[in-house]
Amino acid sequence: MLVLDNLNKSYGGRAVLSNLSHTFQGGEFVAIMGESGVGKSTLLNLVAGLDAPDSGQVIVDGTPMSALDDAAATRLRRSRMGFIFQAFHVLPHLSLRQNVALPLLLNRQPVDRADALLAAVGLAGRGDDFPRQLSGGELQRVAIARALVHRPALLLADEPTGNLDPETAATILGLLRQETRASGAGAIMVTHSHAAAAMADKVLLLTRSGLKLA
Ligand SMILES: Nc1ncnc2c1ncn2[C@@H]1O[C@H](COP(=O)(O)OP(=O)(O)OP(=O)(O)O)[C@@H](O)[C@H]1O
Repeated sequence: MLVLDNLNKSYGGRAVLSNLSHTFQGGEFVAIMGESGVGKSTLLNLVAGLDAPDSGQVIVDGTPMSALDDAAATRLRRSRMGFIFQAFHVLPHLSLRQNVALPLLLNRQPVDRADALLAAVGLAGRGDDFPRQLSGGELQRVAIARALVHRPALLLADEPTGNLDPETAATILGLLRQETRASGAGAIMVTHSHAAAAMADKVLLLTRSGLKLA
């Protein structure tokens, strides 16, 4: 379970998120929509720990992230979360297989699931390729395979299908649903796509006054 408790975040004196509170149940696949600039990515960044709130708490399974030191927070994110963020590029000097296996290595798990995940995102047999040999949409699919490979309890996705054609997007969204259901994982997906949002258990709209059911 993930609790956002009275989060506030400003940039340069301009409030982006104000007194934002919400509880996400474990295993829930939630889409967050809202107009451009309203703070959807900011919200995801706070949950991911890429940015810190000015005040308020992000509480993961009862533990306030601010109560953890950097090493403990990193361990928790690494083991419990999967990330599909546009800014999270795959690492150029690692093969696709090594990129996808990274969360397994970091969590000291067997790396043999990496090839299965590459196959699941339509990149079977490409494990020895390097990121420079891939298109933007293929790179996005590597990022998706990497986000799912260690069966995270919570998947955080920022426009996960933004670079994909509608058919591939539908396949990838199906995979996200299937993987999260199979492992009982929750997901928070920021998207402008109504087709993507339609796959979610619940669609929330972020506005200046907070998160509410769409
Ligand atoms: N690191 C930052 N420094 C300064 N301003 C920022 C930073 N990150 C976000 N902002 C500002 O915060 C506001 C919210 O940005 P955010 O990216 O969260 O919006 P969004 O709802 O995800 O938008 P979009 O749908 O266009 O991606 C924007 O006005 C943006 O300029």
